[in-house]
Amino acid sequence: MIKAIVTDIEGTITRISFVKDVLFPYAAKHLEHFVRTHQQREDVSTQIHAVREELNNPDASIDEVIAALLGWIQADKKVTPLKQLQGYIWQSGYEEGDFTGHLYPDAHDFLCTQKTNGVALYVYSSGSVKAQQLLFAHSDFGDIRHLFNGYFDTRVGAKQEPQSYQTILAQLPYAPEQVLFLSDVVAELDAAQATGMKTLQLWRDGQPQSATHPAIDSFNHFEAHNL
Ligand SMILES: CSCCC(=O)C(=O)COP(=O)(O)O
Ligand SMILES: [Mg+2]
Repeated sequence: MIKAIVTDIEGTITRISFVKDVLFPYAAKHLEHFVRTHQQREDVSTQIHAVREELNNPDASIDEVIAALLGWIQADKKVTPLKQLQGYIWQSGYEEGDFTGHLYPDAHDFLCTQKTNGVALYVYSSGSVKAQQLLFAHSDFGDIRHLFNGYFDTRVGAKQEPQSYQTILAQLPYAPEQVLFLSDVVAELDAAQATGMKTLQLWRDGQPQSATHPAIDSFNHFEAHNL
């Protein structure tokens, strides 16, 4: 019996191209100005400090910090200070109406149905908790933050590490087998499965497929008894 669902965002409930072709380019375009303008802000300076730690260079100049961040966006590195800064930058894009948070309609229907059925909903994404909440506050379906019971990001660890899912489970009032993890990425599903969580892979938009986890191409085909 599934009592809680932990869902990935990109490639699972949100189209990959929204993240790669809208959010990442927006962050790349605005990052330098944002970091230079706000580098004294406490939350921003904390992340700049964390970038210097990642670089093993406490003396890295602000130019070097910006270059590293832009390189990480280009390479889609899930480095925590980059993901935190992206959340700050995307805020103005959402608030100024430059874009809304993409959600597949079947994902929206599914989340609403599960919520109505009493299943607790959580999010685990490489995007920061702030970025997750922005996407859901400004989604294609309006503000849907009320659907979710909690949010996790890379501060609990990388998504391909079983320990990250142990950390999440330790914060939930459910046994591992009562929790279903949703993702498009097999390595993430493997890590969740190693903790005893149930898994379901989403095959979206012709993404590469493998049959190592139960899989569906739309939540319209979700059947809990097949898990
Ligand atoms: C919160 S939307 C931005 C998603 C993001 O930044 C990202 O890197 C995608 O990660 P996910 O773990 O959702 O695949
Ligand atoms: Mg994903």
